[in-house]
Amino acid sequence: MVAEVIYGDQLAASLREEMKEEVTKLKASGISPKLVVVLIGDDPASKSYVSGKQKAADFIGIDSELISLPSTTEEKSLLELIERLNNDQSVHGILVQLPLPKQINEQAIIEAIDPSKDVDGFHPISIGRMLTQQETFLPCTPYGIVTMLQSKNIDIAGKHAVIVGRSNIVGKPVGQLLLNEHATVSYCHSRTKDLSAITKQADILIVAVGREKMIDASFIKPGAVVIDVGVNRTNEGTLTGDVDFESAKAVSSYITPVPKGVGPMTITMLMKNTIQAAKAHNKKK
Ligand SMILES: NC(=O)C1=CN([C@@H]2O[C@H](COP(=O)(O)OP(=O)(O)OC[C@H]3O[C@@H](n4cnc5c(N)ncnc54)[C@H](OP(=O)(O)O)[C@@H]3O)[C@@H](O)[C@H]2O)C=CC1
Ligand SMILES: Nc1nc(=O)c2c([nH]1)NC[C@@H]1CN(c3ccc(C(=O)N[C@@H](CCC(=O)O)C(=O)O)cc3)C=[N+]21
Repeated sequence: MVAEVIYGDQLAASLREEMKEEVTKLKASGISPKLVVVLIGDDPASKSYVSGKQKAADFIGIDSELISLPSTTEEKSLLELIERLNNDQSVHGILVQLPLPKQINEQAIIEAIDPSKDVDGFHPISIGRMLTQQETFLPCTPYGIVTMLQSKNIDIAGKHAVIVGRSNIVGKPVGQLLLNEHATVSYCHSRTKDLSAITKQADILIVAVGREKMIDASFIKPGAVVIDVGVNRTNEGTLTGDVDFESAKAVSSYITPVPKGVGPMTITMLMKNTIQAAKAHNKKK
């Protein structure tokens, strides 16, 4: 079997067209969605994602403001900034780019963001609401992955989804979203014994580790759907996933590439959440 490639960039482009129309209408009715991105330090990878977010926002017509602060920023001044943004009625979404420098407690920052502006879906309230299937902001990468599966009419209910990686921003929440869609879910991580024995049981295999080409065909059940979340910069300066694409493509039924796979969908779902935040803000008034 040779897999069909799920191009996240193409799906992202069509969703962004729809959002552009929606934002045009919202603006005509007096609602102007606005996202503020806070970037601390000058990590090149973070800068590149942030510029991807700005580009998407510009295309859709979402106002986006980038606040860049030095890597020496203290936790207290970041908390003060968040407080100001929480109180600013013109701001609908707040995103603080992770990871943060060592002197700043990441969890304290995430919890300081008003849950009604938490377009990343990282606040414990957002996570709890997702777990209990209440309306909330879904974390962008998991939301993008489920949207990609649905775009190909891939059945999730009753399927065995195996997640490799258990981070708070990708692994854990993607498993919960798939559980909400009635998958049977297994999590693997660095302490998992005999990883390939478990990944070979997957109907849907999600890989979010951050290790170049760690998953090849020998980890994959023939016909499985393979979603590669990893973004690794090679020595040659190119991007590559956690999955050995050519090897995996030969045995799977669907596969996502890197680049042009999950990454563009993450950014797109961030835009969707920002529009949702702007609409909810206006209902409250
Ligand atoms: N495309 C996109 O939109 C996004 C891409 N990413 C990319 O996804 C990747 C993962 O990111 P993130 O979740 O933040 O990463 P983290 O580093 O936070 O988590 C990595 C996870 O992989 C597990 N792990 C590490 N080594 C192994 C191993 N040998 N076998 C099995 N599991 C292992 C870790 O286990 P343990 O918990 O035991 O330490 C951990 O749970 C990165 O490449 C990142 O750049 C991230 C966010 C969005
Ligand atoms: N608060 C916060 N929210 C995040 O959503 C968040 C974060 N912090 N920290 C880092 C991770 C990583 N992440 C990516 C987003 C887009 C691409 C993406 O668009 N990648 C392109 C390539 C981009 C390039 O060329 O550099 C692609 O895969 O095709 C990748 C990774 C969001 N993250």
